[in-house]
Amino acid sequence: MATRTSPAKKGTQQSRGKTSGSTARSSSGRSTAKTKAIELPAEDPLPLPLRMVRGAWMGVAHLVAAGVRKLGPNVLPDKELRRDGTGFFMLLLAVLIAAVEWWALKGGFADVVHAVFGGTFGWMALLLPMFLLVFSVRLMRSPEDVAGNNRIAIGLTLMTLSGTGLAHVIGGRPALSDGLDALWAAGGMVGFLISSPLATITWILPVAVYSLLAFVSLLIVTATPFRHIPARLRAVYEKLMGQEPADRPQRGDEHDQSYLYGEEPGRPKQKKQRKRVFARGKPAEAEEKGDYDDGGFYGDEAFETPVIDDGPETGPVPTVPATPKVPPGVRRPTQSELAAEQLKREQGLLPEGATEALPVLPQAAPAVPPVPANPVQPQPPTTPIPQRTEQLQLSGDVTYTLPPSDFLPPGPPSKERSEANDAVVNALTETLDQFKVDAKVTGFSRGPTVTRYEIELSPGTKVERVTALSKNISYAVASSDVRILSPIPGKSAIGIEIPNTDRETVSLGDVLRSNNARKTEHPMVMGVGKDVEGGFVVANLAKMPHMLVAGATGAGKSSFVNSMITSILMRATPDEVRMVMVDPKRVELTAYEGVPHLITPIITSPKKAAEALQWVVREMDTRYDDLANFGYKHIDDFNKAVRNGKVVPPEGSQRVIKPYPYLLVIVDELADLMMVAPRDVEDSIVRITQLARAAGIHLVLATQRPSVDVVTGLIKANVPSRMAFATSSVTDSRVVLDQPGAEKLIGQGDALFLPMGASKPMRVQGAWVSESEIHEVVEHVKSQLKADYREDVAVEAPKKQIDDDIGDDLDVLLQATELVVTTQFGSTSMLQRKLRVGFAKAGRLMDLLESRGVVGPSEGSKARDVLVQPDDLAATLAAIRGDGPPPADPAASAAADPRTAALADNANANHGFDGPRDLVAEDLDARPQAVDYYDDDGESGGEDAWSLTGR
Ligand SMILES: Nc1ncnc2c1ncn2[C@@H]1O[C@H](COP(=O)(O)OP(=O)(O)OP(=O)(O)O)[C@@H](O)[C@H]1O
Repeated sequence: MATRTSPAKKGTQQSRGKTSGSTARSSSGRSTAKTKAIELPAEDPLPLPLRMVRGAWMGVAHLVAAGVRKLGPNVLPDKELRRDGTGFFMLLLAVLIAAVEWWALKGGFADVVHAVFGGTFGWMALLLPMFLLVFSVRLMRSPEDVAGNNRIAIGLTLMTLSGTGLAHVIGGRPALSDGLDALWAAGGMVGFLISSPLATITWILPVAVYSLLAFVSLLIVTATPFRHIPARLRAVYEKLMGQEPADRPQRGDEHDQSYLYGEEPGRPKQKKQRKRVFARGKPAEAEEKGDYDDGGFYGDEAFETPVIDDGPETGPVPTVPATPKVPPGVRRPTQSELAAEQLKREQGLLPEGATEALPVLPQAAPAVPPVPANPVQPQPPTTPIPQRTEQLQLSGDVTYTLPPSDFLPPGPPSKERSEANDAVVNALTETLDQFKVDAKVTGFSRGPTVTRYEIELSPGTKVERVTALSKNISYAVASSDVRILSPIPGKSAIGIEIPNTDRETVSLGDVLRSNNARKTEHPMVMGVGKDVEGGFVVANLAKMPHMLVAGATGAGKSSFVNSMITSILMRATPDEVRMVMVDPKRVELTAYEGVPHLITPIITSPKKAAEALQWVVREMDTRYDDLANFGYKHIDDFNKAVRNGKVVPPEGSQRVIKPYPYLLVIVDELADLMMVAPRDVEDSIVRITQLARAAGIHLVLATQRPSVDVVTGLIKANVPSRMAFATSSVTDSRVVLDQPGAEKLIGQGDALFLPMGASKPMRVQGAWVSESEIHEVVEHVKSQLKADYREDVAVEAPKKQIDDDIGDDLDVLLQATELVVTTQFGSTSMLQRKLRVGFAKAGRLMDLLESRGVVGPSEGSKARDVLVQPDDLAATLAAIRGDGPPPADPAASAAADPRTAALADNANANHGFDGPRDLVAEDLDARPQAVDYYDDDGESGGEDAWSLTGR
């Protein structure tokens, strides 16, 4: 189930000159995705000298601001939103006032400064540098938080005014006749003006009014609503005393948790949202016990999909206001009108779903105002997620708090449009003109990695005229990674996906705080990323139910696996989800060592991993036994019954029945496992994937080598969900997705996501979580609970069994094997010479080698054939030592299982993707090819295709 909160829905269709026109024809829901009209940036009107001064000022400002941003947690606001110039100005002003008022600098200019600020604000001039400093740092570090900055500016201004009012009274209420010096020594001119009218009645009045105002201004600056004052004070007290915030409301206590959210006054929206998260159609009891209501969680559902999408809402979820399509003569509502409308809706003044009538413009006014250049999409909901506290059952009386959501900071706000988009629109329009194709670029929707440009054809123009231009389009936009979508699903338009030259990072925190992630408290929900329309994609791993993650090295698999594990750590307690991590590369998952969700230490040895998979099979069987004995079909039903006390052990049994946690098994490099024990690993995986869903066991298999010897037909058939990052060849893409496309991805988290049941992959930019964020989450989790490893997972290596006929000759036999295999020369006299043994012993060794399939039978005086290749030497030695299954007949086994040899070949040749690919075709299974492939000439293999330009 994946959530797509499409800010896309705020589609903005605009028209301008030749590119005007509307996508009115495209009427389906998805087709209303945001599309922007085209507006070229205006020329800078400033003369050159002024531009140079501005440039120099901004240069220094950026430098200083960059330093300020490095103080504390590193932040990187979007370039286009930065207010470094203003921030720097305020910083300089703060230093100047401080120099004069604090350090009593005297003389010419200093006197002027004192006259201006001391004269205006009196004593308050002493506090001004601090106010200015706070505000300038805020402008440099968080310029995108316009609302927050405005609030702080208002609060500080009010504080300054009330301060001068108070200072005027405390300073003896001087009159104008007392002279300017007397005013300066009190509240300055401002204090005199605002305080003296009240002070003429009684001094108490201004003191009361301005004290109250000062207090209110403090609340405004700190964003504290009145009713949260006690909680805030308590939190401050706890912090000062170094106490744990133990007496905070627990999960399920809905009465007042808003202090956790830094909620702003007059914003009921977030409260509504939280209520919904806590109490969405769910009895409090079920909530306490961890029964997750995600709309039919127990058992299977009709049309079930792992992707949590927008679907019908059952409660008010704060959404980015949708921009309705506007008829001619009616102007588009402004952002402030939309915000006001949203507020009214939240306050119940406007029914849910209704929109206010838009004001009609006088006829002379332009139909549609131009879109400002580079509008910035308001950041999607980033209100923190309520912190959940659990009483753990598996681990005794431990109270466990999930990591607070602010451990994962918000990413930069996403852009709806940038100069890069305008340039591409121009290039596309020119290309269409040059080739005399009667079609128009009507808009685009921008995602974090790629932008999809929409082209509408005039009646009578063939779709092929555009798709045939794929190479020319690539040339015009100077990008080899152009994909043509014809048509855009649900729209009569051709989509051209072109990578953004200014890509955006998708923060995992934003994905997990999106509305759709909040729709469910299911612990197996992970943040996947953002789609091409900028909608968040969230998926439920329990419904996948198993996933294959593949892509070339550096394409973003490990980052995806990190996002997945961090999502689980953020949302699930160790009672809810346990994990087995297999990391043959040894470096990818070490950050998670010791988290209490692990059932066994991170497994790095491929051989142990194969054993752990066998343990998973045993665990699955145990769970199935319980399901069968107690008469349940799914582990969720079983757990629910256990929690409700309906599962009673048979009489005489000492067993304490506890709910089973979900078990997530993550294998970070499947190829390494398949090299060691292809048949065992494949058998275990197939068995787990076929049956484990009902047992709450889910597999995620990642590999950078999606060739058929690793991702075998059997594995593929049983792992229905796929996440393909950039692959190095179309063949690999076919292995992962059963269709081309992944080879055209641009790497670094750009992926095609094909959840179970979907016919077409969804292009997403994977969520990103930094190492420091992971570290913080892991530390929080580990500080509460120690990992409690199960001892039966790491099975002891079976005792070595040295065959009787080898007896004491094991060492010399191993030497003989090595000699024969490395030289590929099966001669008894060579053994005699090299091993310094007699003829009889050399003959015996040769017989032993023959019996173990290392050499062929004797051929008289000729040397024997050597049947084992040097690549297989390690396995053969292990078999002789009794460490593994003996290769009874290597030739036969190689024939039976060509994967071993092919794997070794590939491994030796290259750990990347350039190895032989001829193994692939035969193994492509018969998944329906929903998406066709255009070849370079633009000829379609069928309708409805991604068209791919040559790389
Ligand atoms: N979702 C993402 N957002 C932004 N950058 C990303 C994302 N995913 C990956 N990257 C970038 O790509 C680099 C490589 O990613 P990653 O290590 O996940 O690749 P990989 O496929 O696991 O490679 P390997 O198989 O070699 O381990 C990262 O260091 C990061 O810079």
